[in-house]
Amino acid sequence: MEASALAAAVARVASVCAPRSPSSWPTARGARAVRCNATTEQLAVPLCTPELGLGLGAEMFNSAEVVLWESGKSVNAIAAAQGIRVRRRCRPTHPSEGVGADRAVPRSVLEQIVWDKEVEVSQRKAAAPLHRVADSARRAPPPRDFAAALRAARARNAGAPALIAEIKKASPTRGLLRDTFNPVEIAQAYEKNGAACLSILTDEKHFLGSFENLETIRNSGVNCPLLCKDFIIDIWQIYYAWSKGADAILLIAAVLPDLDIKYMLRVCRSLGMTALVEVHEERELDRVLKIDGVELIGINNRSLGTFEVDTSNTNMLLQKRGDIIKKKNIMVVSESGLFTPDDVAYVQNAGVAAVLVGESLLTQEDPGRAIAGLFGKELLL
Ligand SMILES: O=C(O)c1ccccc1NCC(=O)[C@H](O)[C@H](O)COP(=O)(O)O
Repeated sequence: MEASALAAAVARVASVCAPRSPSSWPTARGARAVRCNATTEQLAVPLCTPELGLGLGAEMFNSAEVVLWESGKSVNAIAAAQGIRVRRRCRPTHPSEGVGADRAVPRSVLEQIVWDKEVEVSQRKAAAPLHRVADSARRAPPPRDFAAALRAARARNAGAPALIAEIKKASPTRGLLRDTFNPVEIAQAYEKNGAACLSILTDEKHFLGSFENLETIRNSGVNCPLLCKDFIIDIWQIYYAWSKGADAILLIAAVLPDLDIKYMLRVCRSLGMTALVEVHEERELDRVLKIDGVELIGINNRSLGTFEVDTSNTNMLLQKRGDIIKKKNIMVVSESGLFTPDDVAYVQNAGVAAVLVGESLLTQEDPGRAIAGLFGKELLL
């Protein structure tokens, strides 16, 4: 496709994607959910609202993607073609996709989480539209450099992986992790004991997290950069996380098609935020390695399909793709299921720059002190 044809195609997308008013549709359970047009809306934001000043436009799409978009395929069909098993419910449907029975029941916990997130985000957006969130975000302190904090911590600790210490009250697989839960106290204890960055769960329904926790920790004087750990499916969430003090966000390749990841990375960069792009499988890693501008890849040892945790997943993927990761100067974070100094040493030897750890710290009485237990030594500040 020639440049002029591409520009025309993008202009056509822009002209058809003016924000639409949400309407209600009945769900299988008889509840009311809000129907949204996530894809058209996501594309509409940068193309149709230049007042946000993002400068995003035609150049971010390659011609193949525009052709795909224009071919009329549903986003679920595009996602499925990329190996993504999670379907979006609120996305525009294509007549060939079928409706009803098979789309009414989530096929996995992750799909349920994403469907719940679609409803949550559309409700939050109705209460606080993007331009308002962007305005308040501009008044928030600028994001801090998440990746630089990881690099500095690793250098301080003779190459031991930097720690991203997680704050979550509960998880779908483990249920309630602590009886007493004071997020600011935990954040301060993590920082005092050498964590480079913190990961704050903001999903309420499945992790008992909140944006209030994120904001309170940011305002508490904790200096570690903060990852907003949520299920991002919409650009609005990135702005919202920014407005609540996040320095970084998580993008999950098992949920987001390539075009969304590219677009969201671009938005992150324009806001000065960092994206941790999470993969679990080789196919997801290969997709992400083809995307320019990825600085941080998280290898999740937990399958979000089966919830099985296996730390050798980090090793296996790095054995296969370590060379290209090194060539691209990407830092790798090993996520989930790390409990002992041997676990940390194992993923360190596999080549990771950082580890993301929740459960093994949070289930101990003093999560701060638990850091030395996890690494087999005190981390230097
Ligand atoms: O942890 C879960 O049960 C879970 C369920 C569904 C989606 C994501 C889930 N966890 C997210 C994570 O990957 C972890 O919070 C993170 O990597 C820390 O893992 P851990 O040290 O094992 O708590």
